[in-house]
Amino acid sequence: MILGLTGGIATGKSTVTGMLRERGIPVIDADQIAREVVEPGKPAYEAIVRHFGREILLEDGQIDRKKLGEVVFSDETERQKLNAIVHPEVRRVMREEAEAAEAGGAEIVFMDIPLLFESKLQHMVEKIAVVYAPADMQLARMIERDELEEEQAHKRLRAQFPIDQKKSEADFLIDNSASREETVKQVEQMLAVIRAELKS
Ligand SMILES: CC(C)(COP(=O)(O)OP(=O)(O)OC[C@H]1O[C@@H](n2cnc3c(N)ncnc32)[C@H](O)[C@@H]1O)[C@@H](O)C(=O)NCCC(=O)NCCS
Ligand SMILES: Nc1ncnc2c1ncn2[C@@H]1O[C@H](COP(=O)(O)OP(=O)(O)OP(=O)(O)O)[C@@H](O)[C@H]1O
Repeated sequence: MILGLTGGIATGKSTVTGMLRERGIPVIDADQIAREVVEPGKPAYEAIVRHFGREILLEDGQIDRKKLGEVVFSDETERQKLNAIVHPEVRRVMREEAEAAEAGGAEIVFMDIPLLFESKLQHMVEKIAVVYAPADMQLARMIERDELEEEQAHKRLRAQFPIDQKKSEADFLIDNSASREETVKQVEQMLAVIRAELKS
């Protein structure tokens, strides 16, 4: 079974995928793939430099993610442009990795896709788990983890669908607003339900 794991920015998707991996469940990470496909020399890298210019590069030629983030989270058109360059590559690699995991005998595979609903990728997965936390907690966690100003964090939050909309379309809900222990319990319950469904 291929499941999508999504949620809002900084709600705790990576925290949950860490728990899944600790339990032997393979997780395909769209954010990670999105980093790999824009490495220097890759087609998406060339397209980004052509569109955004060399001013979004670091001295060593890598993309300056902070700078590119500033541009795309302040301008919807530019963000759509970046998405149009990066997302097709990400989808291609995610499909390849899911096939490889299934060929390797995995019965449960998770795809961590932050923009699953925004990019209408529901068709890529059989069930969807949504990790959520209140918006003020998302902002606080983002500001702390990414050393952002409050306004920058708000912009990133506004670039995504509201969490309530995502929650309403979930097969599994994981509330990550309390301790990690509380979240682990919910992850284990979800896995028990999935395993029972696979047996039936
Ligand atoms: C804009 C970039 C350079 C900022 O890099 P940075 O290292 O600061 O952030 P990171 O990649 O770790 O993303 C953090 C989170 O931001 C959110 N986010 C990222 N890109 C987008 C986007 N285009 N639209 C809305 N939210 C986004 C996601 O929740 C993601 O988990 C980078 O996010 C990027 O290349 N985005 C385009 C690709 C993309 O959509 N990735 C996310 C899912 S595939
Ligand atoms: N239950 C929790 N209690 C306290 N802090 C937490 C909890 N879960 C996650 N965090 C912290 O909140 C931050 C965001 O969590 P995480 O990186 O897992 O979110 P994410 O949804 O993967 O983020 P992004 O959308 O940016 O990829 C991290 O710094 C993490 O350590």
